[in-house]
Amino acid sequence: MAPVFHVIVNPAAGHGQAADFVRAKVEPLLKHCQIAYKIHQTSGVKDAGRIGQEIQNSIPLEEPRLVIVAGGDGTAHELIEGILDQSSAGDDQGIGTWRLAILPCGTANALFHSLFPDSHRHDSVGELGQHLATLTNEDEHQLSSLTSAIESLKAPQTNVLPLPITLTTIASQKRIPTHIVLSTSLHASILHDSEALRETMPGIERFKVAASQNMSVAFKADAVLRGTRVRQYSPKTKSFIEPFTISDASISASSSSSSSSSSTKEWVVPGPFSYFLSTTTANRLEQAFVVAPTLSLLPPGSEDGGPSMDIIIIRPGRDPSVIAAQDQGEEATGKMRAKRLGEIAGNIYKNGSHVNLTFARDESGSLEHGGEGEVAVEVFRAQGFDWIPTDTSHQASHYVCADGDIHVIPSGERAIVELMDRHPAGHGFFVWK
Ligand SMILES: Nc1ncnc2c1ncn2[C@@H]1O[C@H](COP(=O)(O)OP(=O)(O)OP(=O)(O)O)[C@@H](O)[C@H]1O
Repeated sequence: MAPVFHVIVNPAAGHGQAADFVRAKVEPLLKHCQIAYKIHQTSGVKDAGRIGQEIQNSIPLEEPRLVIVAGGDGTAHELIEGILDQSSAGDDQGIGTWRLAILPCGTANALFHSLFPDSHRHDSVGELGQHLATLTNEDEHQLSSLTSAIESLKAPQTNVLPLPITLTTIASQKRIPTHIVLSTSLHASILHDSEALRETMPGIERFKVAASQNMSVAFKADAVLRGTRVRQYSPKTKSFIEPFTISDASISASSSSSSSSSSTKEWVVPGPFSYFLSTTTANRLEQAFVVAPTLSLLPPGSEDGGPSMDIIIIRPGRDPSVIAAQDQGEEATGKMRAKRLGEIAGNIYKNGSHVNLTFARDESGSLEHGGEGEVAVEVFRAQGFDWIPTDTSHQASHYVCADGDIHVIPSGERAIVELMDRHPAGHGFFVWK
């Protein structure tokens, strides 16, 4: 049977342009290439999940599900969540193979911009090539994932990348799936506080206000990284090597979490933290904010012992300038934490150069690129972690941001973060690149 593309359109994503884009750009392309499709329009929160379940039930498990997501990261998130919810509620035969073409019809479009950071003309031939030649560069760029999808119809295994799903468990509740970002500390607090500001500040300036409220905060928690081969990025070698900012004494061979096996090791990362963010696929959270450049520069491979996540950490207690400010009291220390984060964030916007920042060894304490001093930003590659708040009175240390949604860890509990198994083999989510 000829494949059918299911187009999920979120009319509320971004500036509300998804339906127009599909009508004007996607449908003509699919028609030109004589590809069958079905449009599904979302009607509100979590509706993409319901549509995913409907698609799931309409196709035999052994056939791939081909989906075009015309929305933002939230639409893809809800789709994935709906499919996994249904699968965990039923008899566990697996979820089948989901191949997603991503159209950047949302606001941040982190996944799309991570897959297609630059626009370039495709060298497609035939029907597809003829059609693309009539489009502007911008339209062609936005259709990049779909173009790959159409090309792969002739050679089904080409152009698809696995989309690893992170699963987070908080206090034995239902596991929360994410495909873009799982964070705590500054990133989670910005998302939390900006939501509270939405009514009074509908524009994106609320994110700036929320950031300035949280840049000086020290988030009180410990983290435990897990994996068969946890490694750390070194600006010196420009590669991942044995962790060097966490001491050997913190390695133990056992684990408290459900995903552990005898070969899984744990590495304790004592807090406090300014920044803590993990991601499996998105090297950037918006077009210019390249927070995890290692994902694209050093793509995870077989040496990582299976699927992995990159974890970006800033711990103010390691920063000589913050330590020096402690003599002047908490207010001065907070100001210095904020100043440093601002400097580091500026480098995130410079093509992700923050991962190469080091502390100068001299009195100045300034930040250098690839100097001899300690790294300012710690970047780990692991298979999971626990986030354990250590101060029950500090609410913000209990926030977890799961693809933009905020969850709060109850007092005395932790968040356990792991990667979903692709089981049975071949099942899972993939994106066309
Ligand atoms: N018909 C609808 N009316 C109102 N909201 C909707 C409708 N359909 C879906 N939604 C909601 O729209 C929200 C925003 O979608 P999405 O996250 O894809 O766009 P975005 O926030 O603009 O982009 P990004 O996540 O890339 O920044 C989703 O959380 C979803 O629950």
